[in-house]
Order: sequence, then C-alpha cells, then structure tokens
Amino acid sequence: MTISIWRYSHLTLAISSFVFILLASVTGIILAFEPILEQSQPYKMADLEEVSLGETVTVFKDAYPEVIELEVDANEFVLASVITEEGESLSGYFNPKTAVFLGEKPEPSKFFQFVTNLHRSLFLKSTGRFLVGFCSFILFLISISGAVLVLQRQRGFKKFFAKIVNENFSQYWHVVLGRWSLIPIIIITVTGVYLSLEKFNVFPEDKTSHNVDYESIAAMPILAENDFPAFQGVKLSELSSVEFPFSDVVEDYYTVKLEDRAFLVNQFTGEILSEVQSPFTAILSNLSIQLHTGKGSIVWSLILAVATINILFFIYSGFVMTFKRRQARIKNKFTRNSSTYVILVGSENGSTLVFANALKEQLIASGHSVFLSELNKYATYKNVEHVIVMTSTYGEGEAPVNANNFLKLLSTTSQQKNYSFSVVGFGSLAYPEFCKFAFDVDASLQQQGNHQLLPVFTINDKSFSSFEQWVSLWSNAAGVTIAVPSSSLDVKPKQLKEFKVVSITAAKDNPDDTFKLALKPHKRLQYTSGDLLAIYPKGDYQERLYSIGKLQDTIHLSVKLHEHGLGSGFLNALRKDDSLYARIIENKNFHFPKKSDRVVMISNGTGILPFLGMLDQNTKNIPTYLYCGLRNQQSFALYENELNASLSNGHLTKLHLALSQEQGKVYVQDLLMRDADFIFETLSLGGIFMACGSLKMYQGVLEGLKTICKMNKVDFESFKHLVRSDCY
Ligand SMILES: Cc1cc2nc3c(=O)[nH]c(=O)nc-3n(C[C@H](O)[C@H](O)[C@H](O)COP(=O)(O)O)c2cc1C
Repeated sequence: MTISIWRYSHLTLAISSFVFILLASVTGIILAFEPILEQSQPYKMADLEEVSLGETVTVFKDAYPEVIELEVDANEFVLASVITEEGESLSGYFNPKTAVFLGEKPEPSKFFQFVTNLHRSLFLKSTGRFLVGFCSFILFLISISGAVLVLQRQRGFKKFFAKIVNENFSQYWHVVLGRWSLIPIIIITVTGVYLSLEKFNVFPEDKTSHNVDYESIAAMPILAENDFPAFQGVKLSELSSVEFPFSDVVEDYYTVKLEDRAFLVNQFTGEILSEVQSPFTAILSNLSIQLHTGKGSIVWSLILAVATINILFFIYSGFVMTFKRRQARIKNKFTRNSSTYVILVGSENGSTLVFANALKEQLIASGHSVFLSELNKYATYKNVEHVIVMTSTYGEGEAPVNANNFLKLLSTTSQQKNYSFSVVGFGSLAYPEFCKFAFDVDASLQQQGNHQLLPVFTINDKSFSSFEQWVSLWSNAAGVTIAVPSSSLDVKPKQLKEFKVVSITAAKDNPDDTFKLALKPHKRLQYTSGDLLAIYPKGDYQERLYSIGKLQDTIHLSVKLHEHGLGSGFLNALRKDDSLYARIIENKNFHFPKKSDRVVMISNGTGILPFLGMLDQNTKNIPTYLYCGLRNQQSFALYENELNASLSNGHLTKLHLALSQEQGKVYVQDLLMRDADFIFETLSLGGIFMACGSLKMYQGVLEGLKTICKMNKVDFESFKHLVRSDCY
C-alpha cells in the first residue's frame, strides 16, 4: 500500500528505536516517582518566597558558632553544614526561619540510582549515553512526524484538537493521547538531548571567574547581616547556595550563588566585592534538569509520568495498527492485461483492502481472471470488461492517500474499450460527507462514457452485512455466482449497550403490518433523531439498522414486519420490559438543521419516524413542511397524535398527506410536483430537504426536484447539497 512520507518516517523511526524507547520509558516512569517521594518528606518549613537571605544568615549565625554552607535544593528544602556549641558538626535539613536541625539527608536510594544509571547510559558508559541521547532525538522526530500526521488527518492547525470519531480503539487513542502528550514528550526529548550533549562537552566551557580588588577591601562601616542590602534583596526561593567566610579576616567573604548569577559579599560591610552572571549554558542545563526529571514539582513529575506511560501505549497501539495494515497486502495471480475483472481500491488504513481481497478470491475461485490494484495505480487494462471500485473517504469527503491522484489519472489514461463499472463506498455516517469520494469516482467514471452497472453502494463502518448485500446485488446484475465468505470479514459487534423496551404495539393490529417500539437505554447515551440503531438479531455480524426518532428522551422506532425479515421479526417478538443489546450509530448527515429558513421533510412508510422526533425537537419553530406518504387513514393513525401535537404547537407548519390507496395512487413525489413553485422557492431560499423511506421514493423525489429545476431553467447540481437522505 502507498503510504505518505510522514507516516513512513513515523513508522520507520518508531520501529528502528522501539527497544531503546521502551527501556527509556519504563525507567523514566519509575524515575518520575523519585521527585514525588522526595517532595513528600516533611522538610519544607516555610514559603521561601517570603524569607530573605539576610534573615536566614542572621538566625544561623546566632544559633551556631560556625556555619559552613547553606543550600536550597529543588524541593525547596534548606540544607546546611554547621558546627554546634558542643563542637559537633551537623549537616542536613534545617528550618530556615529558626535554624533548628530537622534531620539528616538520607543516602540516595540504591534502587533509584540503579534505574537512573540504566536510564542515562544503559550501564554502557559513553556508548550508552550516546545511544540514549540519540534515541531521545529519534523520539523527538517521531513526535514531530506524529504531529504532522495529526495535522493532516484533522486538516489544519485550527482543527488539531477537534473531535475524533472513535472507529477503532488503537487508532483513536493513539491520536487522542498523542495530541495531549505532544508538548510534554517534546520537552522530555529536547531536554534529554541537551543533557546528553552536555555530557559530551559539546557546549563551551564556563571561563568566567570572580575578580576581587583585595587592596580596597574595608572592614568598616560594620553592618549586621540582616541589613546587608545584597542579602535583603535575595529571597531563599532564588538561592542555590551560600558559603560562609571561614574566618573573620576581612579578605574572607560570603559566596552567594543564585540561578542566574553569583556574587561575593564583604562579611563586615555587606558590600558586593564581585558579581558574575551565570553562563547561558548553566541556566539551560538547570532548566533541562528540572524539566526532564520533574525535580521540585509534583505536578510536573506526574505529567511526565503520564506522558511516558503514554509512550508505552503508543508503542503497543502503533504495532497493532501496523500489523493490521500489513495484513492488507496486494498479491495478484493474473496480470493487469490478462484480467477481465479489475478491482481498484482506495484505502488509507487498509480495511477496504481486506474486503477487496475477499471479493477477488471469490471471483477467482469461480473461474474469473481478476487484477487487484490501488486507485492511484490506474493504468490501461487490455481485456477489462468490468471494473469494481472499492474506496473509503477521508478528511472532509476527500480521497484516501492511495487514491488522491485517481481522478487525474482517469482523465489522462485512455482504455482500448469502455468497460462497465460498479462503485462501493466505504465510509462512516459519523462524517457529514458520507462516502463522498466514492460518489466523485462514480460520476467521473460515467463522464468517461463507461456503463454504470449498479448505482454507488455505501457501506457504513465496515459493515459486513451491508457488503454481503452488495455482493448479492452485484452478482445478480453481473450474472456471476459468488458469495463472500464471512470468516475473514465478519467482525462481531463491539461495545453494545443494553436497552429496555418501554412500549411496543402489535403489528397484527395495523393494516400495513407496521409496529412502533419505544426503547430506553440502560445508561445515559448521546443520540438524536436521525441517528441509527444497529441491532444484531443473531448475535453475530449480521446487522440491521433503524432510524431513530427521539421523543421525550426515549428512542422510538417504526418497523414494518416482513415475513422472513431478520430484524423486523426479532423486534416484533420483543415484549414490554424485555432487554436488547444494540448500538447507536451517529448519522451526522441526517440531523435536523440547527439553523435554516425552511425545512421540507419527505417520507414514505416507516420513514416518518425520525421526522416525528425532529419535529418534537423543533422548539425554535423553524418553518417545517412534511410530505408524508402512507397507504391509508389507518396507516396514518399510528402517527396521528404526534403529528397533531406538532401542528398545534407550531413545530410543524404544514402537513401534506399522500395516501396511495385512498387518493388514487398519489405519492409524495406527485405532491412535490403539485407544489412545484413552493418547492423551487424553498430551493432558492437555501432550505433543507430531508428524505427518509424507500430508495424508490428517494429516486422519485430526486427526479421531481430535477424536473422542477429544469422548469425554472436552473441546474439541480447547484442545489444538490441541500438534500439529505436516509433511505433504504
Ligand atoms: C480522519 C478520518 C476522516 C474520515 N472522513 C470520512 C468522510 O469524510 N466521509 C466518510 O464517509 N467517512 C470518513 N471516514 C471513515 C472512513 O472512510 C472509514 O472508516 C473507512 O472504512 C476506512 O477505510 P480504510 O481503512 O480502507 O481507509 C474518515 C475516517 C477518518 C479516520
């Protein structure tokens, strides 16, 4: 399969370094807990922002005859070395406000030392340090290429954090966690590389040193330490360390080190004798240590730990995705010029190719010569009679990566003779442009003068059930006997939710064998009218979809009972309080518009149900007109109450009924023609048309709209985007 350069880089870098990254991540996660454990010790006695150096030096000098050094560590614990009145030397943690000794500094943990060595150098000294630094750099490149892949997938910076449809566990979480961990991982890797380079002395050495003019050092006027301006201006939070003078000779001074500078202070007068700025490399080094290790901050340590745990997940999910894609390889038994059937595939993540391979195998098994290829490899096919295009859609209705050049190739490649073709679109109803690329391919193939054997067939969410339906339609139309084995493709439904039957009417009481069913999800679920309920009557891959009407926070379905209907039979057998397991499929393309000047709803039969829900939701009273096709008054009785309620509260502006058995074969498309002026006015206004019901009715509606446009001398193509459908 063709893959983009970014995906190729992301994958190659990840595969080549995953062992090292795995080791560095596991050790990194353990090390992230070191600062957390340190911080939990009880040695933080004061807010160091509020304690001045002058104050602390004074209390220490008052408390101990000799003070050697004071230090503030990353946890903001104050460490000191002093000699007591009894002549004992004491070093460890002290209270900076009272100079009281709190406890000795514990020996560094052997375990953490071991893990640190493994993390830094894998116990391989310089070679190990180099390898770890190099892998840090590779992980940086992996993060950048990953970020570019997310940008490509989301189509731009603005949508970087936009919602992602959860179609596949590994892919979904790889992207979601990747986005959130990007910044911490970039920080970890950049600082890791910096710290490694530092160990190899890549950065210039600090050659700055203090320069004291000993000739002019004075011992007068004497000031108390607390009054030294140089000490008063320094808060302990800025201090790294202060060395005390070892004697009361005037040439001995205080050496104060802050993060960004160091200075020497006359022990009698408090005058600054010399001051040097810390080199930029030292500041960077300090910052890198803090950012890389999380030292001094529990929150940052936890962020680092979570980001590093995510790296482990990326290794796992990345491998799962790669393995799935590799399963989808193309191998041909017949050449492109010897085959009568050509299957062309457009696939970004390989799942469509799995379906195409299964179809190819079956066609070959039934004695046909088949050539399978990617859409971007479209070429001349000497003996082709029929082309099957199976393609997914990506981005916002765009081609998948291995098909993005197809439309151009199609217009520049001429075949010796025309062929017939069928297009199968693989997509997801969760995207507004459902299977759009498949429709684009279909239109272009027709434009080239090829014969369309079947209209575009769309498959939502890799449904094997739908694919089976298409295979059966196609084999009838093509006069070929095949059946695709389910074993390689039937994916058992996942993440089914429990629903309880709230009410159900009896099909036998209705002249059309139609019944209504109300369901309540066991747990809270997000759904709206127009979404689909997928049920699995046999508990296997076989799926049946029903359009939902949401009324009073309950799922309403209207179902026609078919004699051997798998789904309708199963639902009809349910009784009040029974449970069933199903899932909701978001059908973004068929939601009631949030904003519109006018909405025209067109339904026949049970297709009215989602509209009942949408009318219930139309609290803004958007002018809405319903053209509803049913058999007779009795059929209408099933929905009469809801429709009357909508008419009286203004949610429905006007109802047009087409009762085919009572008004002499009148269908909704006839009513549209009757109201041609109103329909054209609605199109011109940019109003939305929504159709739900049989495909035959939908085709009739489209024909009607085309005729009305023709009557008004405009091209229907420019209004096509106003029509939304959910027909079966
Ligand atoms: C980022 C992204 C964008 C998608 N955009 C669309 C879309 O615009 N229309 C659509 O019908 N399906 C869309 N899909 C769904 C895919 O077309 C669908 O999952 C398909 O089965 C994937 O097949 P493949 O694995 O062969 O590429 C999108 C999927 C992803 C991950």
